[in-house]
Parts: sequence; C-alpha cells; structure tokens
Amino acid sequence: MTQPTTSLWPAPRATAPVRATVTVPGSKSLTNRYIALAAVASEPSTIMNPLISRDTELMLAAITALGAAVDRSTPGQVTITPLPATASGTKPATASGTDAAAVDCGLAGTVMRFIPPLAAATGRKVRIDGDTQAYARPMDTMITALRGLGVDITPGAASLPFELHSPGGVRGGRVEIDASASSQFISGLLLAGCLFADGLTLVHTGESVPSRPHIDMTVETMRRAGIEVQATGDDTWTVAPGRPHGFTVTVEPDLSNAATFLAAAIVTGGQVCVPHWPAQTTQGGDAFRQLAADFGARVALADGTLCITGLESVAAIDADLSAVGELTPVTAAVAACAAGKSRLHGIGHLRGHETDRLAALSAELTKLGARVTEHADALTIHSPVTHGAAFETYHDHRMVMAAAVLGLCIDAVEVIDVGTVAKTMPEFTQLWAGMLAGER
Ligand SMILES: O=C(O)C1=C[C@@H](OP(=O)(O)O)[C@@H](O)[C@H](O)C1
Ligand SMILES: C=C(OP(=O)(O)O)C(=O)O
Repeated sequence: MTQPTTSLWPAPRATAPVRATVTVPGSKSLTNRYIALAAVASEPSTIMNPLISRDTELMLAAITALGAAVDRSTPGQVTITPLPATASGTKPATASGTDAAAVDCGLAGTVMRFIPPLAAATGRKVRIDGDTQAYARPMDTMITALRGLGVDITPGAASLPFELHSPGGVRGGRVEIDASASSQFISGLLLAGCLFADGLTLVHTGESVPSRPHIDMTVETMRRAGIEVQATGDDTWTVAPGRPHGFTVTVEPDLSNAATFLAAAIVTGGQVCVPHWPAQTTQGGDAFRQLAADFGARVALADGTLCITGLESVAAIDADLSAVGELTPVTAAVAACAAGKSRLHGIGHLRGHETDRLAALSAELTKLGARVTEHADALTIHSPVTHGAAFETYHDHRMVMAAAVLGLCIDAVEVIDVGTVAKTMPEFTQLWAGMLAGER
C-alpha cells in the first residue's frame, strides 16, 4: 500500500514571540463520523467544511467502494449519496455481490475501525487492507466482535489485512467487547448498528476505555442524525435499527490539530488565536485549553475565538491524558521546552496508535538532549531538549507536529518525512509558516 512521500523539513526556530491568528481546517474525527453517517442514511447528506486529508480521503474512498457516491463539485463541501437500501439494511453494490470490494485504510484508525462493521452490513465480500504499519494496530477486538455477529473473516487474522463477508447483512443483537485498547471499536460498531436488522446492544466488559470524548462524539453525532441510541452507565449502548434521514452539517475546526499552533504561543511567550472555537464540543482537543493553563499560559475564549498567551516561562505539568491521548505528542513537546519535570500518564494505549508513541517520543526527545523515562503507560520528561537533530516521525502526523513545536525552542530540528502530516493536515507547513510570519 502507498505510504506518504518522504521529505526533510527544517523546522523553523522562533526568533521572536509568535503572534498570529490561525484558521484551522475541519476535524478529522467529526468529518469521518459524518461520512460514515451519510453512508448509512436513507437520503443524500451534505458535509460543509469537511477536513480534506489522507484519512478523510480514505474514508470517502471506502464508502465509495461499498456503493455510496461522493459529489465534490462544490468547493468546501461534499455531498454523499448513501449506500443502496434493502429492507434489512443495504444491498450489495454489484449485481452478483460475489466480487470483493477493496478498502484501503492507510494508517487511519477511524477507517480501519469504522468501515469493517459497515462493510459487513452491506452483505458484500470486502477486502480490508492498509499501510504495512497499520498491520500492527489493534484490530482483534473488532474482528472477534464481527465474528460473534456471524461475519465470516478470512484468514484467521487478528489484524489487517483480511476479507470479510456476511451474505444477507448482519442480524445484530447483543455484543460484548473489550475496548480498552481503543474507543474506536465502540464507535465503529455503534455507527454501523442502525444497519443491523435487530440493531445493536454493545457492552464493554474490559478495563477503562480510553478517549471517552470520542465515544460521546459518536453518540451525539448519531443522535443529531436521527439515530436512536441509548447509553446506559459507562459501558452499555443500544442502537435502534433503521436508517436516518439525510442531513446537512458544518464541521468544527480540528481542536487537536489547533493545539499545535496554540502550543507555539506557549513555548515562545507569544499569542496565537484560533477562530471558530466551538462554545460546546465533544472534541477531546478542547482539553488543550486546560493544559495550556497548566503550562502557565493565559487562556481566553471570547466571541468564538480562543487566544492563548504564553508567559515568560513554561511550567512543568502532571497530566492524565487518558481521555485525550491524541494531544500527547504536542503536549510532550511543550513539556520538553519547559525547565521542570513533567509527567504525562494514562497513555498506555498510545502504543497502538500510528506508531508506539511512548517509544517514539522517548527516542526522539532523548535524541534532542532531553532526559526522558518511558513507563508502561506514562512518560516522565525530567529535563528539556537542548539541541537539534534529525527527528524521526514514524509515519505519525502528530510526531511531525511535535517536532515543529520543538523546532521553535531549539536550533536545527530537521523533520524526517514531513509529508506524513498529510494524514490530517496536508497544509501544515504552509499554515506554520504563515503563523510565524504573523498572519492575522
Ligand atoms: O474516534 C476517533 O475519531 C478517535 C478516537 C481516539 O482513538 P483511541 O481511542 O484509539 O485513542 C483518538 O485517539 C483518535 O485520534 C481519533
Ligand atoms: C490516534 C490518532 O489517529 P487514528 O484516527 O488513526 O487512530 C491520532 O490522530 O492521534
């Protein structure tokens, strides 16, 4: 499978406090949920301000392979004609339904966890593949759940790639899973649940689930689309069968990606503002406001614009990031620009993200002169980075973003494979340059 292009990027050093306003593109998590929901709807839907990036392109291609149609003729929006309907869900997109459709998940967790249950519901034979690095991401929970729902999955795999087939769709009913490795197992099954003939009752039986806000996001977007979904306690969800109406929705800015730019204000003692910050949101990235305050920055949200103002020094922090693991690389980068000892914990599940992020951060921060201890589910950053080096990014967009923040604090950070940032932000280096040029 194709990987992003290799390239080397000298991360710019801040010569003065950064002062800028940055308009951040749409949220990956919301865009890919809306695409999945548009595919299961009974009528066309329009998504305004969608994120256009590798992960969302892969999601659009995936639903197209399953029989939906995507119209991108109007800039800044996509209109999706859903999967074809049958009484019990969807029908095969080909007349015979015998040819396998092909889905490429790339390295996108949302595609690899949201598409398989949806694909099973179409009744088609579907081959699900991805980047070689995606083969290491946890999939066993989803594969076991689908097998329990009667879906045939070959070979006897516990990870990508595999082929699935459930002629006649999926009956549904009660499923028990252990989603402690990723909230996306819950989100993926819930999003497809309305296509199952009997709907779905999903019970999480394992330890705590990471990234809770992403489950809230799934439930809220489903309800807004008109799907009946009930949450009972912390671990049980019920989805009623039946396809929702079409919808029109505008995607919020990606707050986790916004955190990278806000971090620039913290580490340079400048000010960065992000407009269109939602007053209420299920995006975990909203938690960066609190993290910024913990780092000692001033935080002001007024008239829908969030401004972070960094002060002279950056405070060390102790933060539980279990709910917002995707903020870890950038938070670690800010912490590694601070003088004191920081501890980031509750992040063991990040070993199953794009790369083992604990190992990756530990290795690269150490390379830049920081003293770091890697624990099973935590990182302790004892002392800050001191010098630049070639920074490996491991096909992880957020390692590129972390490197960019570090590059502001120390000379000569050179980012290997900067193009990998296109997973969620193809325009990252341009936006970064614009921010450093003080664009407002
Ligand atoms: O559902 C989603 O959109 C996501 C859920 C989270 O995954 P995990 O629960 O695997 O951490 C998050 O880290 C990821 O970036 C996006
Ligand atoms: C974990 C992440 O992505 P994915 O959706 O691929 O899991 C992330 O973006 O930080």
